[in-house]
Amino acid sequence: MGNNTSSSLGKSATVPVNQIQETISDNCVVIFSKTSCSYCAMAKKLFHDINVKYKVVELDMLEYGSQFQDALYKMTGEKTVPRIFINGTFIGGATDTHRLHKEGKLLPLVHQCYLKKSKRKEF
Ligand SMILES: N[C@@H](CCC(=O)N[C@@H](CS)C(=O)NCC(=O)O)C(=O)O
Ligand code: FES
Repeated sequence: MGNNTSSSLGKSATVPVNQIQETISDNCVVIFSKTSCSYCAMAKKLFHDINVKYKVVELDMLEYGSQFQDALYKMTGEKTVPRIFINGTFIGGATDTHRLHKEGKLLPLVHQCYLKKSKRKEF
């Protein structure tokens, strides 16, 4: 597919962006987190409490964590953690996720993803 340069993504961001894309398409719920961050802990606890499995990427444990964080910034418009993706789509940080849950919108997003995966028989 020709060259993959886009005006908003510098070359150094391409590898982490690809890895992020791969992770969010392989897992229904992905939390980009830091081990030291209590907002991140809150987000993990929420998914734990509603019995939803999630994949965590701890950016402070990754050699290229800051490049990942830059890539997430380019993809989501914010550099903060947590950055949470459901069904391949960015849904927000910890506060946004709690709000979605309160509004009853979080589980339907997760279930949509399970359904999609079960149809593909990959689940
Ligand atoms: N309202 C945001 C707050 C997120 C936030 O402020 N995160 C801080 C740490 S608690 C942050 O990411 N700071 C920059 C950094 O750690 O690189 C959310 O709920 O996700
Ligand atoms: S709560 Fe302070 S680092 Fe996230």
